[in-house]
Amino acid sequence: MIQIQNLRKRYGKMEALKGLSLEIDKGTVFGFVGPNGAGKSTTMSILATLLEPTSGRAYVGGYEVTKHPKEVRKLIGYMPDFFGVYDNLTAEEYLDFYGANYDIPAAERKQIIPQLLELVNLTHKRDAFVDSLSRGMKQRLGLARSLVHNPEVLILDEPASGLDPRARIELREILKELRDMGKTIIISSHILPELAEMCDVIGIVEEGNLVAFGRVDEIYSKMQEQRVLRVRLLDRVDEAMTRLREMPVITKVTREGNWVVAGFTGNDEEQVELLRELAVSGYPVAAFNEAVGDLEEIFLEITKGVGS
Ligand SMILES: Nc1ncnc2c1ncn2[C@@H]1O[C@H](COP(=O)(O)OP(=O)(O)OP(=O)(O)O)[C@@H](O)[C@H]1O
Repeated sequence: MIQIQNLRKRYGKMEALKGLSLEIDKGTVFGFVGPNGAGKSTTMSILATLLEPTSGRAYVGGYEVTKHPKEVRKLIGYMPDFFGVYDNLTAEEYLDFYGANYDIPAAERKQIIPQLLELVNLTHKRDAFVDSLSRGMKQRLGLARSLVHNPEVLILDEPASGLDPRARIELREILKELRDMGKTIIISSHILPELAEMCDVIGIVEEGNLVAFGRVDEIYSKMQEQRVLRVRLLDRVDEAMTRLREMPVITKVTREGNWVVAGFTGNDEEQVELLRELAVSGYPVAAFNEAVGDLEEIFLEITKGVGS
């Protein structure tokens, strides 16, 4: 549904995108994650036809964004990270205004708008002024706005930022419904766990480069690859370190007092085998445990030193 090929964007001397490439299949919820300034908004604005890339190409539904912006705009609904609201309008009038902007006939708008308000749980706020809505409600209204022309693709720039946990859960539920409707969704955040729970596929961007890409479960198994084992020995610590270094499932081995800390690439069975081996060889193992990094740690690990 979306192809990005070697996309570059310069702002003066500053290169915000340095040859970004990725593909997103139809019906996927894609999480675009990276620290502030990584280039997420720049990429999304290019996809939304609001910004021209310096070089490279981006396609939405087969249409190149700079050559066929009109077709692309029909296909996408875009919610920027900051969007102006028309405070003297009610929620219903606000959506009606945007519907009219898309040349949707009044009779059709009358039908669609209640459905959209229902979808984003704002039916009860239909006649409320936009400025009286909470941040989470405004965010949901913005989401409804991006849906007025029933686009196939949704591009949501940091939709969960500033939302409390309850509002985030509501947003997640709405995204699930949209996914069930077959929409392709791109959603950005600088908080990885927040995206992991909403997305099928994640791309991590850092300083204009894609540094990781894959299904959430693949990212989790990458996390498994980065297991760290900690073994406390009563003595023969150096010998045990030498023995561990010989094992193919062990990467780096370091010592912290009587603890040996070892990078481990094996699975659970291999971990059992490793412990058995140490015990059978007579090493006095007093404690054995595993430190598994959470997604946030992996994110920091993956993006560490990139671009520097
Ligand atoms: N209009 C602009 N003029 C100059 N530099 C810009 C402009 N827009 C963005 N940048 C710079 O480009 C880089 C990428 O910005 P971008 O907004 O795409 O990042 P982001 O990943 O979306 O970050 P954030 O989460 O803070 O929105 C940043 O260094 C930013 O300062």
